[in-house]
Amino acid sequence: MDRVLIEALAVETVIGVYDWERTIRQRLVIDLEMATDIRAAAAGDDLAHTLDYAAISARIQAYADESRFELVETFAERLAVLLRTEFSIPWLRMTLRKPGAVPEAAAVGVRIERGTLAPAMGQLA
Ligand SMILES: Nc1nc2c(c(=O)[nH]1)N=C([C@H](O)[C@@H](O)CO)CN2
Repeated sequence: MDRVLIEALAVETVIGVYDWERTIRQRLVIDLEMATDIRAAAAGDDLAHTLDYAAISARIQAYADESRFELVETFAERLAVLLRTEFSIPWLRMTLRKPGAVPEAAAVGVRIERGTLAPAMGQLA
């Protein structure tokens, strides 16, 4: 199955469990793989037939601007639901990193996969 990609999208949001984290904005870095069949878009050279990575990136930025979660898990889970609903994404894999949260690590975070490839595969028939 084809994938539309967004890699290393940096956003600023209120995120963290500690008191000091509730008063600042911190950077999260998001990688996103989204299943879709790109052949119709390619055949017609038409953005309307694929997942618009610019529109999706803008939606993620808006979501981060408004979010105030404690856990990266909550940020990721709710974002996955939102994106799948608003953009009709049958399957996605999201990696969300919080650089600097553990100084000894390059980054920490979560990776989730949601949905099924079956509906996207069905588009091939
Ligand atoms: N699995 C998680 N562990 C931790 C999280 C989290 O969101 N998920 N958050 C923190 C703190 O907010 C930390 O990032 C502050 O440096 C600790 N562990």
